[in-house]
Amino acid sequence: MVMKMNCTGVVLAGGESSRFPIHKAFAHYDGEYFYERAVSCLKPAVSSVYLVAHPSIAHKLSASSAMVIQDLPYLQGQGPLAGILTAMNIREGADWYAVITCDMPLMRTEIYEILLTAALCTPGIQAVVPVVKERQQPLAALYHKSCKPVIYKLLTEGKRSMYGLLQSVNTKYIDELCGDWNPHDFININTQEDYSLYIEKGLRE
Ligand SMILES: Nc1nc2c(ncn2[C@@H]2O[C@H](COP(=O)(O)OP(=O)(O)OP(=O)(O)O)[C@@H](O)[C@H]2O)c(=O)[nH]1
Repeated sequence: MVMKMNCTGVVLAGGESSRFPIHKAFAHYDGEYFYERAVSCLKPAVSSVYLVAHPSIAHKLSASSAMVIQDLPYLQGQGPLAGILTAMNIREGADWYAVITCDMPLMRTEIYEILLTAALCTPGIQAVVPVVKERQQPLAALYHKSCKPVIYKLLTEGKRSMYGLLQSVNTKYIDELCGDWNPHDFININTQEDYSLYIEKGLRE
């Protein structure tokens, strides 16, 4: 286990889940809700965990080891960047924010420990992002507090893409040759079909 940095965990749990029959935060894996798994994944690697969601979802979330917060009113409905900016505003004292999407139920704490070590060893870096099969994973990544004004500017300009943020800050990418992970750690459940394939049938990529 790496030394704990001043890092706050951010579980993004407040999207629309329009491609899934129920809200994805409340899908199950191994007897737990997806959002509970996300909290458990981050908790050992960070100082505190915030569950961030639209108010319509936030009041249904409850976790003993995380604080539930609502997307700030002026950010509601603007996607993952809005959730991250909300956490950065409410928990201002952190140097780093470890972000996890609630729809990657196989994600592991060790991956965040690798990302935190990379952040510690790379002065001046603003984001640390894993790459899996040549695909960047901005929703399982670290963001430095200096990203806050950049996210604010992007959202003010109507730019909601996570990839836009990666291009706008000093981002370190880590691929599977350097990080100890497999594609199945990053399995992302968006549809009932994904859930049937990867969760019910237990298929690995
Ligand atoms: N707090 C917060 N989280 C969000 C918001 N939009 C998306 N998320 C979360 O960000 C992660 C990625 O979301 P997506 O899968 O791209 O979008 P989604 O709305 O959950 O699902 P779709 O409607 O099917 O695209 C998920 O964990 C969402 O819960 C938002 O506006 N606020």
